[in-house]
Amino acid sequence: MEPFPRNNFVTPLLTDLYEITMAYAYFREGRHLLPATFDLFFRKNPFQGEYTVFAGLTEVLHFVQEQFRFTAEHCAFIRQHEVFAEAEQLEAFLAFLQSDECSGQVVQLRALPEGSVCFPLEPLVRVDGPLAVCQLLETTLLTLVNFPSLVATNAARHRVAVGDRVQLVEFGLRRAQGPDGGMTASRYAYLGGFDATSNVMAAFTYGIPCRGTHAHAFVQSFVRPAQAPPVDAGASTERSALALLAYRYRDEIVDPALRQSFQLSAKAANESELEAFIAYAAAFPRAFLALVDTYDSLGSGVPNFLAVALALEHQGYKPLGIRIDSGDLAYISSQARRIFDVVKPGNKYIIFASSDIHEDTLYALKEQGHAIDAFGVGTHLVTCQKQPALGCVFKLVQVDQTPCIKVSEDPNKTTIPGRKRVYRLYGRDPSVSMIDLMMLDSEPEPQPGERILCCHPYEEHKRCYMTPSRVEEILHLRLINGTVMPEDALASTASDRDRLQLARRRCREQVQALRYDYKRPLNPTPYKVSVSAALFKLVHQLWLSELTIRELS
Ligand SMILES: Nc1ncnc2c1ncn2[C@@H]1O[C@H](COP(=O)(O)OP(=O)(O)OP(=O)(O)O)[C@@H](O)[C@H]1O
Ligand SMILES: O=P(O)(O)OC[C@H]1O[C@H](OP(=O)(O)OP(=O)(O)O)[C@H](O)[C@@H]1O
Ligand SMILES: O=C(O)c1cccnc1
Ligand SMILES: [Mg+2]
Repeated sequence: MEPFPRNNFVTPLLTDLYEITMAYAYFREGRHLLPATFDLFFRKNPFQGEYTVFAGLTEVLHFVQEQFRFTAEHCAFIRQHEVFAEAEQLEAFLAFLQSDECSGQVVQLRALPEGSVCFPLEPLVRVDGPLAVCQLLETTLLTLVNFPSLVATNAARHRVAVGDRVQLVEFGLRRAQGPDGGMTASRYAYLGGFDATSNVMAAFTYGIPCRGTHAHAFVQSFVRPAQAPPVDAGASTERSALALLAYRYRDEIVDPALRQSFQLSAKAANESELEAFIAYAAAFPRAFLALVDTYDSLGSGVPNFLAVALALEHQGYKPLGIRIDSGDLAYISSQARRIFDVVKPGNKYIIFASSDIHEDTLYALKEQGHAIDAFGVGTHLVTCQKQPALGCVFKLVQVDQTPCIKVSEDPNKTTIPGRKRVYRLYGRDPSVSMIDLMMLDSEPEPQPGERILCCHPYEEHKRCYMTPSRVEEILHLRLINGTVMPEDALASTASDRDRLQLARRRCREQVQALRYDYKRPLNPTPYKVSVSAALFKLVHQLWLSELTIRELS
């Protein structure tokens, strides 16, 4: 299987200028090769939630291993920049940029498995390597993780809202932030729990199932209805037989009993819409799904659909169902289902709904009771309208063997220093995680059955003892000496598509296993992210030592 085609912009120049100027200044000071550690993490879960789905790792590993190579052309561009006009060591610096010393060969990368559920403050990726090289990775790694994780989280939240049985199809390409936003959104919406996409290029590229219905234009285009076929006309082709049957069924469906119970009127059923449905059914007799809201969903679209569906069934096909794209989706879907059940008991027609769907409407519809089997979700999913950015940052936590800290007025913005490992601790039920614990690299790892003190990173009074039934180290070594380490669960020959499938499965399993109170839409419980006693001591020691005491007079 071919690897995914990559976006050509993802090069070492896909960064902010300041990374390169800092790298030069490190170089000039002879500090560029100092051993350093950076953590990539976020401070607050998106969408007012209490969990996030980590995504983008496949692209991060690929970038660092394969694409992080400054070329002579890149360097010629850097050389021209006015900021370097008086840089006397520029040529030596550019030679460094193009050498093996500045490549994926010299960094180690640890990361959570892609598709994992993750929480604020804990490193999702930890990069160890020469100071200047790690620094140069900052912006690219952030752009490769932030949007994918945001979209995957958004998709997972939509999945939580509808449960497992309802189908979710991503419809967002036309509203996405450009072609790259559209492709990225389709890929990571699938990772986060969508079943399919309407984006054909994403389906082609990533192997995502591709689905679709039809648009209003198709119905509108039949504005001048063809003459209804004369009832006694011989059915010379399957197409005209279908039309004949559809007209006959249309007249039967709108019988007095049905008219009375659903207030259907033969006149309200738009004939050009019927023609459109016949045409679409003739083109796709095995995949007939009609958009019913062009004129009047219940008065026209549904009876016309049924007329064509019954005609198709008469010919031995199984029609799929309808799509509703406006109006009260709970009411219309429920009424449509009742009409289906009266007209064709035992039918398996599905009801698809779309139109500005988002997480909140999914909960509202669930509460009202609806009869929708599948949702098409576009704008809100792919643009993440509820929160358009995830705030992952990339912070220096250790340099030259010395842990370091960034202090902030806001304690939550103070970084957690040092080279760390991250453990997920499971409670009495070994499938339910209770707490994530960061510890210094040098500390012995927590053991199942042994009590360990878990401290809130900043607030001294918030601590607890935990005796885990199971301990899982969640930050795994994934890149060393330029070699990507395969995930335990995958063979080294696994393709990009296998990786996407595995991440999708992992996301589903982990989100499902998360306690519901962490996932509920309103005021969810915060998941505990803690530090060991030794790490707590280090945070506070550095915090105090780096802050000078103000003199007031
Ligand atoms: N029963 C419902 N409960 C809550 N929200 C609903 C319900 N039915 C539909 N919605 C949502 O209400 C909004 C209705 O949108 P709006 O009034 O703009 O137009 P519409 O019904 O789609 O019609 P049109 O697109 O023709 O203007 C959509 O976001 C839709 O998802
Ligand atoms: O509403 P979204 O979640 O973004 O889903 C995609 C929308 O795109 C299509 O509409 P179209 O582009 O024809 O525009 P419309 O909103 O006017 O129906 C489709 O019928 C959905 O309504
Ligand atoms: O297939 C559909 O119905 C579809 C695809 C994209 C956007 N809106 C609808
Ligand atoms: Mg719409």
